[in-house]
Amino acid sequence: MKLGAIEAGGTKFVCAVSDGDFNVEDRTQFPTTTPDETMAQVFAYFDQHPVDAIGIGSFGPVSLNEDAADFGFITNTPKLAWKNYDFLGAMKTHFDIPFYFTTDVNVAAYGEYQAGAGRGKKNILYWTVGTGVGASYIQNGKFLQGFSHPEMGHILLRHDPRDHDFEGVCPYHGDCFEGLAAGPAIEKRFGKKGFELDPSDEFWEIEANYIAQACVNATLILRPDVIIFGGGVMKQAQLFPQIQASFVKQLADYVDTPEISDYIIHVELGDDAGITGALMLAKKALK
Ligand SMILES: Nc1ncnc2c1ncn2[C@@H]1O[C@H](COP(=O)(O)OP(=O)(O)OP(=O)(O)O)[C@@H](O)[C@H]1O
Ligand SMILES: [Zn+2]
Repeated sequence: MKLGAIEAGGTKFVCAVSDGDFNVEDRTQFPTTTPDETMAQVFAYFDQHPVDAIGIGSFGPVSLNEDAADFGFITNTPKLAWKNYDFLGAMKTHFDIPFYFTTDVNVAAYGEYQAGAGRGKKNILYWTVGTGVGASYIQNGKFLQGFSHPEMGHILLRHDPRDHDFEGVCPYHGDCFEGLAAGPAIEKRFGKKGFELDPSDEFWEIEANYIAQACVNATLILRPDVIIFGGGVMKQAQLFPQIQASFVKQLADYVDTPEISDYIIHVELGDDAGITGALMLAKKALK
């Protein structure tokens, strides 16, 4: 059995092939340009490396409502060439095999759930804080989804008093979670990237406050077994104790959670999570 994976990001596509036990046998990546150009490379890759099923994690928003005419489309993306692009349809036209189609965040979360920091847990909340903020909730092996996938990266938070004047950078909401805390928001405040700030800078306390608020809200709504964070900004290891302390203070013992050091944690698979998860979902699509 051969399994295929596509991690379709806003800046690059990664394609990979594994055996039935998810041992990656080949992998390639190329920049995300126009749909025609990029998909031609995807088709060529899987023509050369035939597989029995493909798991796809796409940048979004994507339509995941199986009853809707636009199921499998990239919908309202700021990447205009991809707006309303029928990603799954294009794949189905070219390959007569089963597909599992979901968000890029969901495939990474699934990788962490099965083989990374969420191993052994039933219900995980996964956040990525990078260029944007993405989230995925997996409950008993299934992605939480209603009309479509959740967009918890855009929840509304209270301003930290020390950050009162910052209006945020989300093109839709200004000062939502992503607008306040993702990489570009840090860059807007300081005129330099997050990794150029000193780890002891007071700003990280502010960042931790926002991330902790998101964890409080999510804890109250979802009561996960664990909250897992990945993405470029979360490479700042000092954030974890700061988030944990802020979370404990803000939740104020209102509800029980697992031990805090086991509750708000860093990803384990990192950059491999997406491909791992997509391969596992490809196998699921075969059944
Ligand atoms: N060590 C670091 N500390 C702080 N910020 C960082 C660090 N490394 C990367 N970043 C910031 O994270 C962002 C990139 O995030 P990431 O590496 O997760 O890539 P991405 O795939 O573009 O993000 P997304 O998943 O949102 O599409 C940039 O804004 C960058 O400045
Ligand atoms: Zn927003």
